[in-house]
Amino acid sequence: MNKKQLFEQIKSKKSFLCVGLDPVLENVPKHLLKYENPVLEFNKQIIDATKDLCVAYKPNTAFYESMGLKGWETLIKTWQYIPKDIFTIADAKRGDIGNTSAMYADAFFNEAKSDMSFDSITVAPYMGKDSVGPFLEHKDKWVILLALTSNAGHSDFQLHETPEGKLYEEVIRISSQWANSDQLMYVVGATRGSEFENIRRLAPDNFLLVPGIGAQGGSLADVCNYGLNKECGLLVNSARAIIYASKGEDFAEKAREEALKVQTEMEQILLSAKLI
Ligand SMILES: O=c1ccn([C@@H]2O[C@H](COP(=O)(O)O)[C@@H](O)[C@H]2O)c(=O)[nH]1
Repeated sequence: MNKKQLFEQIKSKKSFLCVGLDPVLENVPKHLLKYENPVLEFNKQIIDATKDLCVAYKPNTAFYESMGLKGWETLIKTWQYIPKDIFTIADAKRGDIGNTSAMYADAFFNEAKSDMSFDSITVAPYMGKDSVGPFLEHKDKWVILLALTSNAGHSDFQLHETPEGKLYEEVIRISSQWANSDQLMYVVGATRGSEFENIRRLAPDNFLLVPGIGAQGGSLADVCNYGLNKECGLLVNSARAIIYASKGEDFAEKAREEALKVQTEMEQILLSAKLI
């Protein structure tokens, strides 16, 4: 999906919500345990309940890798179940020496080899251009580079002052020479609301993947204050606050209610910004 198509989806759904599909077997409602694959059934029901309210799904691969072979199969079947007009993000945070990155890229982009072809993957930037390049060689796919993350440890490295500015600023400045905003997004935590003005100065046209509203307490209003651009430019993720809104038989209904609350707030924001 290209940038224009993504913006069209945002306008038509009046939403820039990304639902995080981070399932944990222990949290799956008990009545689903009768299914051969309870986690897959959980994901399917969450997708059915939210697909008209969101423009993206982001399975974090850790939640699937932790289940071994079954988990990998669940990830593939979850990707296959997501409607094709919805943007997909493999939150895998990969990146290695070039020939290894090429294998990671195949794992998430090359359906003929791996049975999955996500629209995008999250990548750690710290091994540099030759580690990110193999992902960018897939011209119809997106790389989402970690810039300023939502966790407390973001300050350990990302805020370090370099002669050129903070380290995360350098990540954005240097990587924007590797690809343009048609192929490169950045991860910026919703908990970093005050930094969005600065980030938009460095990356005016790039989409930002913004985790951290909901369970982590980030503010959607703060993010949008400076984060919006002329094509919206934001995919705001929420996982636990939506998928675990209830752990009972009504989990899908409650997930929809939570997603609808976020979508309704997003619609108001898009209207105020005259983007819809
Ligand atoms: O800076 C980051 C980068 C990635 N994440 C991931 O996003 C989701 C957030 O889930 P919630 O349940 O809504 O907190 C999860 O997959 C994280 O690994 C992030 O939170 N912050």
